Amino acid sequence: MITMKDIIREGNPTLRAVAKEVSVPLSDEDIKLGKDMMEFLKNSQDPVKAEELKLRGGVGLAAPQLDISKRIIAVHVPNGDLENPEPTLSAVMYNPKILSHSVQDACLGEGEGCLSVDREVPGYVVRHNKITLSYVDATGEKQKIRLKNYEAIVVQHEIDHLNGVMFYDHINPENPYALKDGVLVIE
Ligand SMILES: CC(C)(C)[C@H](NC(=O)Nc1cc(F)cc(F)c1)C(=O)N(CC(=O)NO)CC1CCCC1
Ligand SMILES: [Zn+2]
Repeated sequence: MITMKDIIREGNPTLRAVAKEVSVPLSDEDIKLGKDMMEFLKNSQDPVKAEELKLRGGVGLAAPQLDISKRIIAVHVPNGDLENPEPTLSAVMYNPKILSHSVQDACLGEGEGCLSVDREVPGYVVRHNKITLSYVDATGEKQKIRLKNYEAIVVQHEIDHLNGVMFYDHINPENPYALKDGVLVIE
């Protein structure tokens, strides 16, 4: 079972490497890894398990954060409405690829953090508001989906990890809260 000790932190060169595509059909090893990554996210969002295992509440995780330089991500985005247990997006994605994106950009009003970054880095992280994404799912099927707003941001954050990009690489060093006209701020 994955816990925080398995997550590498900034300074580990694997976070700056470009991860390798996984072969399809998926190996049992890659299928198990995807399951373990999803289990970590679910555990991290379970108040009892998160407390027991001392987990930071996570919405996404990329294999390089486990020191495994493979193009695998897991995302588990809870529904904003806590009454509704259905997550808005829950998937393990193999070889995810952004096929196209909106002209419209967006950022989280709160900025971003990272499970591999043990410090606050303030500032807007400007990303695409909408993306069209292809990936291979845990059953080996090719999927093509469209995402927008928070779900699109989470997936872009995770795909960045596959390319050795950290969220703060996108922050304007001169003015971390500078925004070009028309960027959607997502609260
Ligand atoms: C770094 C951390 C603050 C833990 C961040 N969580 C988060 O932003 N909020 C959150 C946590 C929950 F459990 C449930 C929920 F709906 C919201 C996160 O998981 N990530 C994932 C990560 O580090 N992946 O590598 C960072 C987010 C910043 C923007 C997108 C992902
Ligand atoms: Zn991260």
